[in-house]
Amino acid sequence: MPPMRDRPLALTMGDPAGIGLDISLAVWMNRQTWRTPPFLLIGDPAALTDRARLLGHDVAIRETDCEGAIDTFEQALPVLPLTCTAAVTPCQPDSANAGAITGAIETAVRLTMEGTASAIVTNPIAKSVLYDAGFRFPGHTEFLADIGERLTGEKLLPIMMLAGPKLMAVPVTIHIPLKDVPAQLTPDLIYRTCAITVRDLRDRFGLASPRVAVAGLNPHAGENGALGLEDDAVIRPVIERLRAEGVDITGPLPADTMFHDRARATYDVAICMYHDQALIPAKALGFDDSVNVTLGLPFIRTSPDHGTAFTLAGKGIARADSLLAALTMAQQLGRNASKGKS
Ligand SMILES: NC(=O)c1ccc[n+]([C@@H]2O[C@H](COP(=O)([O-])OP(=O)(O)OC[C@H]3O[C@@H](n4cnc5c(N)ncnc54)[C@H](O)[C@@H]3O)[C@@H](O)[C@H]2O)c1
Ligand SMILES: N[C@H](C(=O)O)[C@H](O)COP(=O)(O)O
Repeated sequence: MPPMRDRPLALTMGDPAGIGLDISLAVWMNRQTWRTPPFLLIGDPAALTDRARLLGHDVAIRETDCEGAIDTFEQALPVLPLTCTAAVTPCQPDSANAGAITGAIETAVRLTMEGTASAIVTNPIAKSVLYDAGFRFPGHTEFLADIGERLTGEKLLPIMMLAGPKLMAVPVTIHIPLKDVPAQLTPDLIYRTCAITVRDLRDRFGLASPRVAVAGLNPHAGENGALGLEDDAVIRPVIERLRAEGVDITGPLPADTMFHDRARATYDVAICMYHDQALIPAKALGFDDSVNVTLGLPFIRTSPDHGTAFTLAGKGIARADSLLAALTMAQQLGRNASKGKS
């Protein structure tokens, strides 16, 4: 197995009708000024070549495997080839390409688990396009955990964290309808989410004793039960248990007042009860530079925080900052992991 510094990041193509190909080209073309970590793109080389041509980019694209990616990266954009079933047209997603899209993700996990790639970075997928083809996972987060479980035999709880320079936020429940949130917020789920987050912030991000702030579910964290019972009955006992176990943790806090500048200075990570409670502040405070990172997996996975932005594909106006941040974070987490092992 090559040392971590000699392994490329495995970058999946995402939905090829979206901006994933545009921003992958951008981070490679600007590799010297942006200090882009070396990656191997797992995707359709014909679609990538077409997108480069459409955007007017003169880009060398070279098919290779993981072992050849690092040496290739300075001269050409390295691609581990797979073929899309249907023709790729920007802004016109096609469920017929679902197999290629998910196949790229499976390959990235395999390469990372076998130690030829250092970490996985995923370009955005459109969930509804995959659902139409029978994809049964809410998103990458749960799909990656399923692949990890199949490869390791271990039961995994994947945790979504949006991480930017101004805020790190974790939703306890992820892609479920809002009406289902209260029933899914069990003490066990909240406890395990907090515990895995603390463990990974310590072991992967190098925070010796992460300060955790937990949001309530209801307005004003329930207002002593007048505006909802979950805050005191479900969330507070978990916080007390974690505090008794030595975790630096506060809450349940009213969510409306925990994201302003002075409040954020008091904690390292916000644990939120549902998707938008975490992702609205995360994207409002750092849409261009936040990263979606999955905790609780036996490998490192990051992603830009944005989606497929279909209407921007092939137009040359999609920003690549968040993908660059995702690649840079994945490289850093890989280095931290290899230091931990030495
Ligand atoms: N990591 C992922 O795979 C991921 C993340 C979020 C959303 N999605 C999927 O993406 C699809 C579209 O979702 P959405 O419209 O809610 O979110 P989106 O992030 O694709 O777009 C939201 C808005 O931000 C703009 N935008 C997004 N990325 C941009 C970039 N790099 N540069 C400039 N502008 C950008 C878009 O044009 C749009 O106005 C959905 O199917 C969703 O499931 C996937
Ligand atoms: N919830 C994420 C977001 O809105 O940024 C996004 O849908 C990505 O989810 P996966 O990483 O699970 O695909």
